Amino acid sequence: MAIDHALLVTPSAMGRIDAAAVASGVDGYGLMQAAGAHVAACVLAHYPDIRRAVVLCGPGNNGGDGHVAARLLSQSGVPVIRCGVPPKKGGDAARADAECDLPLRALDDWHPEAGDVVVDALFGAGLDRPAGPEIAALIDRVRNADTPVVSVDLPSGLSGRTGAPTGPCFQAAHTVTFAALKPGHVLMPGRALCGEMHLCDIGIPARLIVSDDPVWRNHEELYRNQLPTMSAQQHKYSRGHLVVLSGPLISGGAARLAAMAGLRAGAGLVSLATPPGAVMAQAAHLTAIMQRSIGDEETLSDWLEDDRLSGFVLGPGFGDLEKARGFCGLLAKSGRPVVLDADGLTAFAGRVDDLGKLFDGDVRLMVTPHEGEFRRLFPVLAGDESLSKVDRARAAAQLLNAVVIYKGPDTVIAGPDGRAAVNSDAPSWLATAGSGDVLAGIAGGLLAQGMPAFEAGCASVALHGDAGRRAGAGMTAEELAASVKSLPCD
Ligand SMILES: NC(=O)C1=CN([C@@H]2O[C@H](COP(=O)(O)OP(=O)(O)OC[C@H]3O[C@@H](n4cnc5c(N)ncnc54)[C@H](O)[C@@H]3O)[C@@H](O)[C@H]2O)[C@@H](O)CC1
Ligand SMILES: Nc1ncnc2c1ncn2[C@@H]1O[C@H](COP(=O)(O)OP(=O)(O)O)[C@@H](O)[C@H]1O
Ligand SMILES: [K+]
Repeated sequence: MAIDHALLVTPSAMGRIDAAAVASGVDGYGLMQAAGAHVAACVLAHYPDIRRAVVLCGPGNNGGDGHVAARLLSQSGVPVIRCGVPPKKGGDAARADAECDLPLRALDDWHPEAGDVVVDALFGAGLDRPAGPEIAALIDRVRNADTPVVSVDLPSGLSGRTGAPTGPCFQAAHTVTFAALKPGHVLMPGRALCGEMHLCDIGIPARLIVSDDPVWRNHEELYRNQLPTMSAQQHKYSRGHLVVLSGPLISGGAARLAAMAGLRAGAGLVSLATPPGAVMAQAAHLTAIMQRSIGDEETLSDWLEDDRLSGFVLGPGFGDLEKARGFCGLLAKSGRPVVLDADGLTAFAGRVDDLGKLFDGDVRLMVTPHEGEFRRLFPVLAGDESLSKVDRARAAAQLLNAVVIYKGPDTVIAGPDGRAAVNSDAPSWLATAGSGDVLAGIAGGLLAQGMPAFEAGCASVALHGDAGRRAGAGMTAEELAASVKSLPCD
């Protein structure tokens, strides 16, 4: 796929890319020079009133970048204190250290002053254990003094693989990284610990930026070719008929939000399947969305004989968990795509094996858990701290033979074949009641139009974010649903 800029590269894959660059003739020391220069430029650009740079250098190549940045900042006229541990002999970091004529002081040999900026070049990709007490004390000192931190590659203490701190960790104002983002830059809390991200080219050829375990930033090129298209030959039935299974009288709004979003995502027709007691209440709210009274499995089975029904959303405001399981079984048997959300997911807490068995074969189940629902369904995965959110979503996708949209500020979309994407640019005001129902409806609308599940997952999350941006801060879920457009913003 020609979207290297959207590839997320784990620290170990980055190490291999680095080695491949050097093996192909790229000067490794030149890479370090370029990295250090970007860091110095970031400091100068963002802190024009800097009084002193405190450059903290670790023992590896991250520290090497720090030695280069210290030299360049000093040459630019900024007073610099260089602190750290001497680098291992013989490597690029040792050469960078030797070329910097500022004394290398002990890590604690300085006192914060107004106008300081800390350059954190202690550990990057090579962090392999929690930072010890000396680093913890340093991090505390910087935090207590409120000194801004510019981190090199990653805030020291943050895992670039998982996005979780391995122990004490800097809170950066800016993080300068090289060649490709790592998962830890976009997964929470890593994204927040990085502050503003700067992805810089240091001269590693693009053809070498590959991974045998690719994870992508959610990006239009992942799904654009599979988006439903419009043509003059189409009629409403050829654009798919989405059915949203509605709950009882008291909680019908959630299904309406999903239905409206599904219609706006391009499904030709959308119907609510409503329990008889709630039909009149729903009817009072519906215009373009149609309705069918469906009270039990028998009436649903009869309706499923209509093979124009092409996709289903089950869960928002549904209520009755036993009924949800029964309905889900029928929908699974019908062979058509299903989005399970909210109560549709909770219905299978402690029964994920049953759910996986219902949907074997082609991938046509999509589940959209938020953190709490994910924990309920997959307590073992959720409790395993060695796993990243991407690892968890992938494992869940395999267990269910489903596309998993694991929601949050760092929504992960994963398929059972291992494909995975992270969406980290959705506006935070999506965190409002009913917003997840809208997402489930968009996904249902795209699946009902025949879009393959992984691509539909990526597109749904992107369209949801676009709708949020269009609706603006302070929006309600009604406004979000009304802002969905079936093609992404330019
Ligand atoms: N990937 C690339 O293409 C480039 C990488 N560069 C830099 O190189 C860095 C990676 O360098 P390294 O692999 O040397 O790794 P690091 O410099 O991140 O750290 C490695 C050293 O730190 C020690 N260490 C790890 N965790 C520790 C802890 N908690 N407490 C104490 N010591 C600890 C290790 O034992 C090792 O000696 C990147 O983060 C980046 O800053 C740049 O020089 C430019 C090129
Ligand atoms: N801080 C945030 N930034 C961006 N998106 C968020 C944030 N918090 C939640 N979201 C998104 O908002 C939606 C909320 O869904 P959900 O938790 O199911 O809410 P509800 O059940 O009220 O509809 C999800 O798509 C989630 O990814
Ligand atoms: K660092």
